[in-house]
Amino acid sequence: MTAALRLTGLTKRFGDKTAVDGLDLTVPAGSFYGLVGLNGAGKTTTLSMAVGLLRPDAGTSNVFGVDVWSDPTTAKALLGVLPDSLGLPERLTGREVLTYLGLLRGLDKSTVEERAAELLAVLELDGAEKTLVSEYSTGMRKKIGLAVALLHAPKLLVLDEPFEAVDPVSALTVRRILRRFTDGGGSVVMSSHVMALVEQLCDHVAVVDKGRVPLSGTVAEVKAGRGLEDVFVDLVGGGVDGAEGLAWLAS
Ligand SMILES: Nc1ncnc2c1ncn2[C@@H]1O[C@H](COP(=O)(O)OP(=O)(O)OP(=O)(O)O)[C@@H](O)[C@H]1O
Repeated sequence: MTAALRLTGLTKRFGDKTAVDGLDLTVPAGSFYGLVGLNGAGKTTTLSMAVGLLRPDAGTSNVFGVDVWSDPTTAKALLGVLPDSLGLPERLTGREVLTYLGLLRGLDKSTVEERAAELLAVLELDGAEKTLVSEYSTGMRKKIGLAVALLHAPKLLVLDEPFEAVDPVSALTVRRILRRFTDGGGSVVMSSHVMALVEQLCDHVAVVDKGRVPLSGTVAEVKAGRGLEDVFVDLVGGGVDGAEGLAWLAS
């Protein structure tokens, strides 16, 4: 079966630092895949290379069998991306952003208008109809970013920390949207630091550590009867005692 996303030998160096180190990952079509890892583990760098935003030093990224770096136009039509730091046209309102990007992606005007109105309503951004994106809160930016990613009805969503800074009510809405997307046959890859969320939402999970994937599989396989957080901390936590030092704090 064709994978929704197949990363092979992905490598990225920044000077002396190897951020991603020959990383392999296969995301089955129709799966909801979680990427977890410590700060600096290489998740954002991996996802950026996977979707064509950052050129790898080595390795390949295939979306439904299409090479992202040799055929970016075909690959990007299949992809919806919520990057880590989203550059948006700041002097436009949310609706204008969706209209602008929808037309750029080749959707016809009435489809863009219809989808934009629906996305803004579902994500509760329609109240901010006249608000410029430059005035959006961090959570609102995440939501408009998600709307941008969904607009052209992609087959694979790649989301970098989609729930970061999103309020609990909006988070529930986003979860419902993502579930509906996978129920309809879509595939999702998302990075997250929230283990409970990954356990609830995802059917597959990969642990990223020092630019590699030491453990991956279905959530049940990776957990092996334990909590995901325990498995994760045992694998990459290194037994750090956060209470050491800082004696001056109690004085
Ligand atoms: N543009 C860059 N220049 C230099 N180093 C970078 C750059 N981008 C990332 N790095 C380094 O690469 C490593 C991986 O970073 P990355 O952002 O991919 O990690 P992450 O797993 O997404 O972390 P977090 O969970 O904190 O978002 C880190 O050591 C980071 O400092």
